[in-house]
Amino acid sequence: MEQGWQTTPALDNSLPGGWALARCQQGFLADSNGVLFPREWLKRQELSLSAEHGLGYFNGEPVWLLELQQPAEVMGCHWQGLRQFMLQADYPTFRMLSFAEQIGSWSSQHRFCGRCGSPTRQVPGERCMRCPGCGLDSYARISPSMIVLVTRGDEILLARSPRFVPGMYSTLAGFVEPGESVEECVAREVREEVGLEVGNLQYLGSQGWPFPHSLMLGFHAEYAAGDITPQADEIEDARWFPIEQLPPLPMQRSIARYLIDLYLARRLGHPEPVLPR
Ligand SMILES: NC(=O)c1ccc[n+]([C@@H]2O[C@H](COP(=O)([O-])OP(=O)(O)OC[C@H]3O[C@@H](n4cnc5c(N)ncnc54)[C@H](O)[C@@H]3O)[C@@H](O)[C@H]2O)c1
Ligand SMILES: [Mg+2]
Ligand SMILES: [Zn+2]
Repeated sequence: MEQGWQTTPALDNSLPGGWALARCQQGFLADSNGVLFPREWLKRQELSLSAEHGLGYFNGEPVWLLELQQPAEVMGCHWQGLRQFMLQADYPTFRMLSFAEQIGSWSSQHRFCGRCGSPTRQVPGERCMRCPGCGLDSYARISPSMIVLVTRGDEILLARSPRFVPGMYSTLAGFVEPGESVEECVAREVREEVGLEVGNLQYLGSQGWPFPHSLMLGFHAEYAAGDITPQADEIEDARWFPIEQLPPLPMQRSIARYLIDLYLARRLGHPEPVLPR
């Protein structure tokens, strides 16, 4: 039996049994045992069910998502947002909830066709919302984004967005524009956000990130030219930090942190970290 989380093709909604998550805009239903409830039991509660999606397997057991229009009152349970689970849950649970969040929000945001406005229908056996009026198919949205650690010998470039928790600095990130390669995106975002030129890009790995639906493509780049000029409104502060004097960093399971820890390990001859999965 495979441990942890495994995403599969859409499970058949007519199959009985299994486990279920309940989600609405307020987050996921949870009790002291966690977020998975016996599916048949959960469906007997008074829920404003708007869609059901078969997601995959957790510790070998099938899991469905019940997407609700409103947060239901279920005895002994509370609603909790994904950011809280990111901080508190084990990594397989966070991955399962990340996937469920993106499938749930996509299906609740595609109840009507974006082209002709007709109500859409879920295609059985697929994760697809189809318009019976004009035939438009809508799939879950994924937004490719680059994330890059820029270095200059024993110094690394870290920056702060005004949205960050106080004191924390991170690597630069940004969304890929249509028609652009990820490598072009790295160069453009670094130029826009801090006014520097970079070279010697190395791709280091990826991470699906559910805030809101990014696929993070992680790079290392070396400083090539320019002086730091932070972009107004987006970047509150950006600096070269000596590797032995780093500020508070992003959380351990983020690819931002992995890029930093990997560089430190290589520079200092320590064992290399692994990207969590
Ligand atoms: N996992 C990690 O370690 C990690 C670390 C940093 C950032 N991220 C993620 O990287 C992504 C991009 O980072 P950013 O916020 O600096 O992006 P960014 O530098 O491109 O700037 C954000 C701005 O881009 C625009 N935007 C929003 N959604 C967009 C989309 N889908 N496509 C194009 N433009 C869009 C908005 O104007 C927004 O204010 C975010 O999803 C963020 O959560 C992940
Ligand atoms: Mg950015
Ligand atoms: Zn349509």
